[in-house]
Parts: sequence; C-alpha cells; structure tokens
Amino acid sequence: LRPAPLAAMSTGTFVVSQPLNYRGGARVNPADASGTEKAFEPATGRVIATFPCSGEKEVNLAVQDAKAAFKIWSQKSGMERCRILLEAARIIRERKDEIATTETINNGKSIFEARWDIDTSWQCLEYYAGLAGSMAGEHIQLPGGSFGYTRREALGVCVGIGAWNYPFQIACWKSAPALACGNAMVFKPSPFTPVSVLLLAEIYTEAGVPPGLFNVVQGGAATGQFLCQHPDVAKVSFTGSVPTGSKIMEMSAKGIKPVTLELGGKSPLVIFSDCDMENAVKGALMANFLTQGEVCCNGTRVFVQKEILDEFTREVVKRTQKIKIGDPLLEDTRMGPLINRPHLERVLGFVKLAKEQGAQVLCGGDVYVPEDPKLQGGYYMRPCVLTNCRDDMTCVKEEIFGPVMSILPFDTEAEVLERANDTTFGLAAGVFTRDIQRAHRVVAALQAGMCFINNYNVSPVELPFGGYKKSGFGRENGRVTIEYYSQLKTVCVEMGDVESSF
Ligand SMILES: NC(=O)C1=CN([C@@H]2O[C@H](COP(=O)(O)OP(=O)(O)OC[C@H]3O[C@@H](n4cnc5c(N)ncnc54)[C@H](O)[C@@H]3O)[C@@H](O)[C@H]2O)C=CC1
Repeated sequence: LRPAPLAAMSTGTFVVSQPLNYRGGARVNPADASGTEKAFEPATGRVIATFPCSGEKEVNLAVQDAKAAFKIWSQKSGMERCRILLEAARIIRERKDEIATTETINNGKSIFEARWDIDTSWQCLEYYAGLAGSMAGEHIQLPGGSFGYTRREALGVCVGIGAWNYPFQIACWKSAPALACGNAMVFKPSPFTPVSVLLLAEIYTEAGVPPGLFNVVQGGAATGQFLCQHPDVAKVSFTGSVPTGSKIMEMSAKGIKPVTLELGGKSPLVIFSDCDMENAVKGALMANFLTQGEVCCNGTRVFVQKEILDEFTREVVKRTQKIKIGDPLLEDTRMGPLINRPHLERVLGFVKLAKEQGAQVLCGGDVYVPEDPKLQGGYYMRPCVLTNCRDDMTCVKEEIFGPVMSILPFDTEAEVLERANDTTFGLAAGVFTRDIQRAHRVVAALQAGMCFINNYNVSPVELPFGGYKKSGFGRENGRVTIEYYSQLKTVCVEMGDVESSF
C-alpha cells in the first residue's frame, strides 16, 4: 500500500476501502466474522470505515501465521532483528506526516500533537532495536569446572490489545519490545480506531520482518476474548480500562499466561507555593488537556497550596480559555473533538454532576460548535476548569477521560500526600516546587508508577512507564520491558561425573 497523497487527506474526505485485518504479510478480509463495527471521524461525525469483527476462525489463522513467523524470527540474531527494526523506524520517520494525519482523522487529536505521538513511536522502535543486539544471558562458574549459563528467550506469540487514545503509539510501544525479543504479535486495536495500525503492519513488512510476524485482527470484546483464551498465545499486553483489565487477567489466569496491564488513572498533581508559577501553569495544562483530556496518566486532581491558589487558578483559566478548538488537521488547532458522541455525553455528564455536587465551573465544560459547517456533526467541548472541589466528589474520584481539571486547595505537605494517595489508582503523579529536598521526598511518598518533578506528561521511551495499584502492572518502555517479553532459561553443565545418591 502506498497511502492516499496527503493533500487528499483533509477533514471530511477520508474513507477506508481496503480490508483492515492484516495476516501473513497482507491486508485480508477476515475468514469469519460476527457483526460489523463503524469507525468515525470525530471531527465531522462521518463514518470512515465499516468493518467486520473477526471471529474465532480468523483469530486462529492469525495466531497460526504468527507461530510460523515466530519460528523464523526467533532464530535470528539480535543484530539481525535490530537492523529490521531500525529500518521500520526509518520508514515511520519518513512517513510521519501521513501517519499523524491518519491518526488525527480517526482519533480527533490535533495534528500538532499526533506528530509527537509518531515521534515517540519511531523512537520506541529505535530504542528496542538498540537493545536487541545486546540481549544476553550470564555465565556462572560452579565447582570442579562445571558451570551454568542463562539464555534470554522469546515467549512466542504475544497478543497486544489497545485503547483508542494513542492507537499507533500503543501498537508501537507493545510490538517494538515484543519483536526485539524475538516474539511474534497479533494486535487488536480498539474498534473506535482501527485504521493507523495497518500502516505499522505494512511498514514492518516493508522493513523485512517475516510474513505473519505482526498481524492485526479487528473487533471488540468478543474478538479480544478469542485472543486471550487462545492456547497458543504466550502473553497478553493490554491497554485500556480497569474493568476490562480485570477480565483480561482472569482469562489469562486460566492459561497461566503472563499479562501486562496498562489501565486507567486519576493522578494527582501537587503545586507548592514555592513553584515557578509559569512552569506550574504550563504543567497543569499539559497534565490535563492533551488529546482532549483522554489520557490515562493525566494529572486531573490539581492540588494547589492555598497561598498561590488565586493566582494559579486565574492563570490556568486564562490559558485554558485561549486553547484553540476546531478542525484537528489545521496547524494552529490545539484541541480537537472527543472520540465519539457517547463519550462526549459521558464527559458532559461528569461536569453536570460536579455542579450538582457543589463544584464551580470556571470555564468550559459545555459543547462547542465550530463555525465551519463541515465540523458541525463533530464531538467538541470546551476544556473545563472546576474549583470548589472536595475529595469526595465524583469528578475528583473517578476517571473522566475528558478535558476536565479539578482544582483542590491544600495547606501542608503531610496533608496533601495523604489526600493525593487516597485513591485506588496509581498510574502517575507530579510535583512542582523549587525545593529539591521536598521534590524528592514527595515523589518518594507518592503511590504512583510514573512521577514527574517540575513537568508533566512527557514520555521519553528510555523511561519505564506503568502503574501501581489498580492502574496495572508490568511496564512499557525502558530496559526493564525486555523482562516482560522474554523468559530466562537456565542451563546447568556438568564437567565431571554424576555423583549419585543411588
Ligand atoms: N495505562 C495506560 O497506558 C493507558 C490506559 N488507558 C485506559 O484505557 C481506558 C480507555 O480506553 P477504552 O478503549 O475505552 O478501554 P476498554 O477497556 O473499553 O477497551 C480497551 C480494549 O480492550 C478491548 N476489550 C474490551 N472488552 C474486552 C474483553 N472482554 N476481552 C478482551 N478485550 C476486550 C477493546 O475492544 C479495546 O481494544 C481508560 O480507562 C484509560 O485510562 C488508555 C491509554 C493508556
């Protein structure tokens, strides 16, 4: 496939006509299916693809193809895998604008931001390509010249199941370490965002992976279940909500399959009065409004020390009101539409409930209708800042997954730590202060897998990412992720005679 020229990919024009499953190195229609799904362009509300949900037979075929490719791929040296992954990274870089445009059309995030996602995608491939060549075991000396050694071996066919907020990036963050370790992967994107992962599948093929090494099956929960329950699947890596994560873990438990769970969050961002105000305000916006607020690690509970509450709130509101909402493919847009109509309704519902529970809306929280007639069926809302919030309000306790920031005043460090940790989630947390001792003391006490000091929502691929508590376990990115996509074999070698007790 060579995609439609970029000029043809403007808002309101894109449609998908090719099959969206990928198996054996090519796009295919599924061998069986139960029902169809529709994918939308959130900016306009148009349907851009109608596609069948893969059935058990199709899932079997994808897993069989992956098994065949695994035999070839796992026998290659790390350096050989490195070269192919680097080539795939190069192609992603070369096609960045086109991939970002596809992502924007199907997800709704601004093109400005989608380009960042594609950057961390190819960087992830480059990072694991670099590690592929240096994966090694240990050699351990034993008495009498005997010795042991360990081999780091691939697991086999891994399943990746993704959410809709970072469709291409999630597929890269899962497949890059999986493939670097010598595994094959069958990936199922969210039915809301089925399109961009096909570009990744084609890029892997073009870069030289064996046909079948990276396959895509489309569908919702039923297709996901066939994947998780498949006896030839060695591991499941999941990004999505807590309730689905729990089901995935249950299914995987039956087959004693290891799982990685990247789940939701309700992360705290703690702003002390000695912060650099300008950076703290920027940080709070970064923590809340990327991808229309549909980000798992968002710092949506913004705790602000009382001395600076008024000034901070004023600045945050001023800048939130300036965020340019509209056609996500325009260069100066910074906030596009939410993913779909039901989700928009859900987020607006959270704002309504917050008001009923006593919160005050300082800005936004209502539907936005762009002037451009072609955008009037889109799912836009104005980003919202809530004040007068209490810790027991629904907007402060539950993941909203939309552009809604709750501001919560605090007095002391001890108090804010107690309140920040009072949640069943533990994905991320942030602190803004100029006091370095305080910064490290506070992050040490925060119960979250990803902590930021004086910044928020940056994601260098060199750093492990993942949750504490109900936000999941296992990590993506960083060196440690190799351990989640490989297993250790110990070999014990006798150089003398067998000393038998019989
Ligand atoms: N920790 C992280 O890295 C991230 C977490 N998320 C979380 O994801 C959620 C939003 O994403 P959604 O797509 O709405 O989540 P979701 O849990 O509804 O769906 C996620 C994926 O699981 C599939 N699925 C649903 N039921 C299944 C089942 N029974 N068996 C197998 N697969 C099943 C879906 O088709 C989709 O591909 C939020 O809670 C968000 O916080 C999103 C992005 C990143």
